[in-house]
Amino acid sequence: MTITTKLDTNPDTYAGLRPVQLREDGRALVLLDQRQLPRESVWLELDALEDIAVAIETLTVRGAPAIGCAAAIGLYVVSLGLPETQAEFLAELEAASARLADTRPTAVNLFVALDQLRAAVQEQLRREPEAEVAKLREVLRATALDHVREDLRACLELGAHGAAKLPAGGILTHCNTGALATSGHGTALGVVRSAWALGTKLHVFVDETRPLLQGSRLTAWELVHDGIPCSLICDNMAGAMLARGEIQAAIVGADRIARNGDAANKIGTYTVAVLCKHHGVPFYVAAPWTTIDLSLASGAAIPIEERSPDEVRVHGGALRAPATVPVRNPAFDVTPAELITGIITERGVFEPGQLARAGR
Ligand SMILES: CSC[C@H]1O[C@H](OP(=O)(O)O)[C@H](O)[C@@H]1O
Repeated sequence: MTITTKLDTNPDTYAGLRPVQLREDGRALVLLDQRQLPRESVWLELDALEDIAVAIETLTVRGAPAIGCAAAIGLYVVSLGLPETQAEFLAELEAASARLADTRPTAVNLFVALDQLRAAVQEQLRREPEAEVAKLREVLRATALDHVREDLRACLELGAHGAAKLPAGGILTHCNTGALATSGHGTALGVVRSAWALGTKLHVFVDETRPLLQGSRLTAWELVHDGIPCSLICDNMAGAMLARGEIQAAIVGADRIARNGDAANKIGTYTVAVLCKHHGVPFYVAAPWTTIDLSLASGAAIPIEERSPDEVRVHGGALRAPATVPVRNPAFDVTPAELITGIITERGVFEPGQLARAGR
């Protein structure tokens, strides 16, 4: 195994999986359909607004940064089919942006991406009020591709920062925070990848992550593909693994982090954090700065997506509960800052309470 002394953080030399792409002819959003993994790799090419919106809503593409990247490229692709007169183009562009914003409420990266595209068009119009629609489309394309490149750079950089923090031994993960959840490399799983590349002797304990199994379907798929040692566990086994002393740290992603360091992430993350606190094991959150929402004072203000009851009742296509049993299905929970050892970003590793100062 090659021992890497320095990690390559250049997004232009990244050779790993990129689940969200602009097709070579620039006219379609290309997505790896994550609903089909790990059974098969199916790539979709989408150019219609409703298809792109539904792909986000159905977790065909998922993961906070990946959702932002898909919305950015998707909005540019949709703009190609909008009217050629500036007023109509802008009106329909805003309507398309609103539709994408209405897909999933928790991952702030979605709104960061859409705001970046809107701001870029408005800046172009400020400089050139009569700008042709073709010019506005070019601004959208450049901004979308820059958003994707910047996300990949952030993941590679935070991977390097986090690798220095991750101990050898058992590392507990929850949900999927790998290349599939981002523009490549990953956030929490990107830290694992970077630490492994530096020679850290680690073994990942992969929470399967009910109800949609992003851990068993996606994280295990990524780790097996990369040859990184791992063991898949049911979510209800994490406590026992910690009690046995088999876990030396936990690392998770985030969908939105508030100014005080409270972090929203996949449902079950709060449980992992409480278990880590009880067992005196460090609990890290890894996320690009685009996931940090300094406009929110605390996690209490983070919108939590409630998803379909059948995601809980039905498993593997078969009903696993009475069809009429009432269900709660919040897709995320909030881990309070006091349970978080450090927040790993491309700007470095912060204590939760340091974010507000760092963000100025
Ligand atoms: C790298 S952030 C990934 C983040 O998104 C996941 O949610 P979902 O699969 O519903 O999009 C989960 O919260 C992960 O931590």
